[in-house]
Amino acid sequence: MGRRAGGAAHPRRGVSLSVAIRRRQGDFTLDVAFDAPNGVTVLFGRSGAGKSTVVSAVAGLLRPDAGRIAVNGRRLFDTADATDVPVHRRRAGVVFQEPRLFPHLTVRDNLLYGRRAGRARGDGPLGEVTELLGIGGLLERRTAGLSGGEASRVAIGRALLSEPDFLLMDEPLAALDAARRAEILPYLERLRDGARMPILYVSHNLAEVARLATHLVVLEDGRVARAGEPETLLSDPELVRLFGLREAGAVLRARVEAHAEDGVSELSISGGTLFLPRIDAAPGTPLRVRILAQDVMLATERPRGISALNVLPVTVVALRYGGGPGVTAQLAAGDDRLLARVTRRSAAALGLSPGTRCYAVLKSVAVAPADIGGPGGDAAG
Ligand SMILES: Nc1ncnc2c1ncn2[C@@H]1O[C@H](COP(=O)(O)OP(=O)(O)OP(=O)(O)O)[C@@H](O)[C@H]1O
Repeated sequence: MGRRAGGAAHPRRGVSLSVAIRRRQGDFTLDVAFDAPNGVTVLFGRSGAGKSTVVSAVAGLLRPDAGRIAVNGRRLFDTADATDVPVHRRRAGVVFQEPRLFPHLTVRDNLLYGRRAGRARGDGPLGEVTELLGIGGLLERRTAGLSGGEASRVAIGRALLSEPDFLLMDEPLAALDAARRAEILPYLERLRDGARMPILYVSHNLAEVARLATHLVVLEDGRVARAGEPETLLSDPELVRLFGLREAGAVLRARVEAHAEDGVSELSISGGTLFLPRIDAAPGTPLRVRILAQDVMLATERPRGISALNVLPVTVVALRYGGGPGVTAQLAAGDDRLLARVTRRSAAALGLSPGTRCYAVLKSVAVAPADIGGPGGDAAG
């Protein structure tokens, strides 16, 4: 495998999927350019923004009018010289919203089907993949009786066993309820942290973005509105209109410090300490924590006699006024950014403006367990 040997000489960071394509379909024009580095690049956008069109083009299922798609320098599509590698030679592992398993085959045979369709030899990868996804106990089961979460994990396993150069995941959790999604997210975090390949992951669920993304591309009307680090984009008040007022929230990097006997866990963040309901992770564990803008209150003086456990000194960085009664405040808490959603009336009463020093108040129980996950990126592992 000379191709692999050549690739191994490059640092892991150099691995990426690069997409620059244009396509018209009816009234809609897709015109996007972005890179998906090693890790999980979430393609986020409202319904109709063009997410599935991008994935289909990268998979080779539909043809752009113009542009270039390459993975690790290997061109899959290029109108400059009419390169158009057929679907089965693109070495893409594709996972759709519905698992699309063969109902008459066992889990093992479904997984091996992926392997036979790919290039892998030997049994090694099967053990690794079933271990990664926690499906070792399901191997002899027929797929018809699997739960939605189990079937999704088998579909991901099948894609991985084809030993792809990259993964395309088009809303793989969208058909699952919140409990099943919560069950599968830790496996996706393990996949993100263990897989040495670009993963392009379509989602319009911000909780998933906050948990999984190492890179974020926000699509709007067929164009890239913004691309960059999820922490930066999720805490950008200008993007709240695309994220939705109720869903908007920042992601903080935190570290578990201690667990108190009364069930409260103590986490350090760059701007102080967070107290959250007990988190099942040992002291020292790095985590990312999503804090919704609507759960953060602001006070110009340190409140006393208040039940909320979290009172963080912050500085207002920016205020974003929309057309309605609300304002989104971007706050600096140490090196981290927080968002707070308050009314115009409160912002005026408190005299908020960029540079105002104040206190962000957060109820401990406002942070849902699903909004706390592994760190991803350089802190992973
Ligand atoms: N074959 C087609 N002919 C004309 N228009 C199309 C065709 N396929 C898709 N479109 C349009 O292209 C746009 C982008 O569709 P796409 O499915 O990529 O969006 P999406 O972001 O994946 O949306 P969703 O989240 O709803 O799946 C939509 O306006 C859609 O109606």
